[in-house]
Amino acid sequence: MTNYRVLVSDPISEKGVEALRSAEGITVDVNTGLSPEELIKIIGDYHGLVIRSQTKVTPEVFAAAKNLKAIGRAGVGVDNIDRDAATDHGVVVMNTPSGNTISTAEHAFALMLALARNIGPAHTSMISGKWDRKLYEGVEMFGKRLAILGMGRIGTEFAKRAQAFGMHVVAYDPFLTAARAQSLKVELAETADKALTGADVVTLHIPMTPETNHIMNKERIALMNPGALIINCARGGLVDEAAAKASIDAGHLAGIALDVYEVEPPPADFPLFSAKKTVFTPHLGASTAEAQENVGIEVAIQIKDFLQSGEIRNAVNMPNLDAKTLESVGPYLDLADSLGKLLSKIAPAQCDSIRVSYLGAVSELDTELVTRKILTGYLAAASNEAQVNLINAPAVAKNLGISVSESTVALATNCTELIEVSAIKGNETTTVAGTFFGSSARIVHIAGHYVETNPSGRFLFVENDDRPGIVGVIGSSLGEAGVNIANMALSRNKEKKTAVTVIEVDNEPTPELLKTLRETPGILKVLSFEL
Ligand SMILES: NC(=O)c1ccc[n+]([C@@H]2O[C@H](COP(=O)([O-])OP(=O)(O)OC[C@H]3O[C@@H](n4cnc5c(N)ncnc54)[C@H](O)[C@@H]3O)[C@@H](O)[C@H]2O)c1
Ligand SMILES: O=C(O)[C@H](O)COP(=O)(O)O
Repeated sequence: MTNYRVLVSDPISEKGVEALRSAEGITVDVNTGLSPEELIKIIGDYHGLVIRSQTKVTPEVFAAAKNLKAIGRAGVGVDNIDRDAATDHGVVVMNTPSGNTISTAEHAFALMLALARNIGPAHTSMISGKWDRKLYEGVEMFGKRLAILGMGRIGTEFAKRAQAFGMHVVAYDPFLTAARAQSLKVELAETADKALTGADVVTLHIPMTPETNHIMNKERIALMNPGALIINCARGGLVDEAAAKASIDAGHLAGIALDVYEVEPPPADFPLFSAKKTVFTPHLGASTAEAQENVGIEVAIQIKDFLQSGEIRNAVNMPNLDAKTLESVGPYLDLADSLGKLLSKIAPAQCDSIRVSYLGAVSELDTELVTRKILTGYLAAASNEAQVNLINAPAVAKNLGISVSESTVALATNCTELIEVSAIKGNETTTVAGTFFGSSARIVHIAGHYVETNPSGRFLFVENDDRPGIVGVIGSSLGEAGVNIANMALSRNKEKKTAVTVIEVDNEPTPELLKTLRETPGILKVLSFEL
């Protein structure tokens, strides 16, 4: 069994590390607090990387990560990983989306209550010997209008808790349907602006993307009621910190509670440190024993399963390929790989586009995965990419200027299902197709000829004039060269007056044999390849 090396570069639970350590064929190094330079220096030795939010996986890290296959994020946010670079390098990125939901919702809720009731400053004041009841008068949350931006896992849990406190919840999320809002008993806002207008509190539960950067800007803060509170337990850049400080100073916003910051840790002179009403925690949303055990074990199992069996769960840069899907699509992936490779051998180089058609039963599968595998097979031979795989195949095709299209048809003629793949260059189209006879995968169509052959093995493909005697010459040439024929399929194209012979051979034809065949009168094309 291959020995895979996994680097754990941020602190995860001991149980998570143990789950990796006890996995067969996996060696684990825990090395936290590495500088970017130190990470770049050692990452080339590893096949797997397990991180939380501290490790930044930049394009420079990927460039040095020659053996890296998978990154596991023990947590939700993947904004510390350059996802495009991961995809280009064929590295799957998986997170553990639900293990820290409750802890983070509870932390955000704790921030809201602490801010509303001045828990932090009252505590500091008391332990300095004061008893100041007037200064720390707070506000009730009961009956207040709460805007939730982002009604995913954490936003939804926050909403349930807020409802228990008698708050009026208004939610904005581009994917929140009216039916779901109704079942959650929240008011659905059509835009973030509408959710914020007249809100007393806003809590943010959205990912950090170029679109959500500074979603809480000066204008949106101004839409909230005077005396409003902002809670951010999602990502730092979501709130324009300078605008929030200015609004507090101007007496519009009452206060802000933050667990996350545009720069982490924030500098000592962080402007909001001097604002009147604040609560700060150092990115503690997911820092509970329960959440860390959940995400630590989950990420370890995901990385182990991927390295050991190719299972992909919770991937953020490709479709999932869990054990059940793997079982159902596995045989199709093998056939797809062979079709892709075959096409690369017989089609002209540098095609403009690849067209894949799924007919019959196969059209009901997750065809995106099958198409990715066809591309993997095709590109591995047709491009100079060192490592084309399921993760980066569409990106490699795009970089090469190859457009890929996919179509599905519920019924196939003459068979129960068919995968047909064409490479198109200018006005020349080369097609191959495969199917299943029972559980046996077969290639049934090669470049205009019906043939029936195995999808894997070593092959000689011979195209010749359709006239008597040629097959005999081919057979005796192979015999004389000591090449044993395992299987042979013949097909003629009456229109073109040509025939093809696909011969599965036991051993590799020598260059001399190929030369003899190519020089045989009537033989038009000879290809030797392995699928
Ligand atoms: N502070 C912490 O320690 C901590 C812990 C866990 C998660 N988080 C962060 O919390 C955030 C939410 O996590 P989650 O598990 O709920 O994720 P999620 O994917 O379940 O939910 C995110 C929701 O945001 C919505 N969304 C995206 N763009 C939006 C926009 N412009 N406006 C409104 N909604 C938008 C999405 O549709 C989705 O429903 C993530 O950024 C995550 O990194 C922080
Ligand atoms: O996105 C997340 O899951 C949280 O921000 C948690 O980050 P952490 O793993 O660094 O605590």
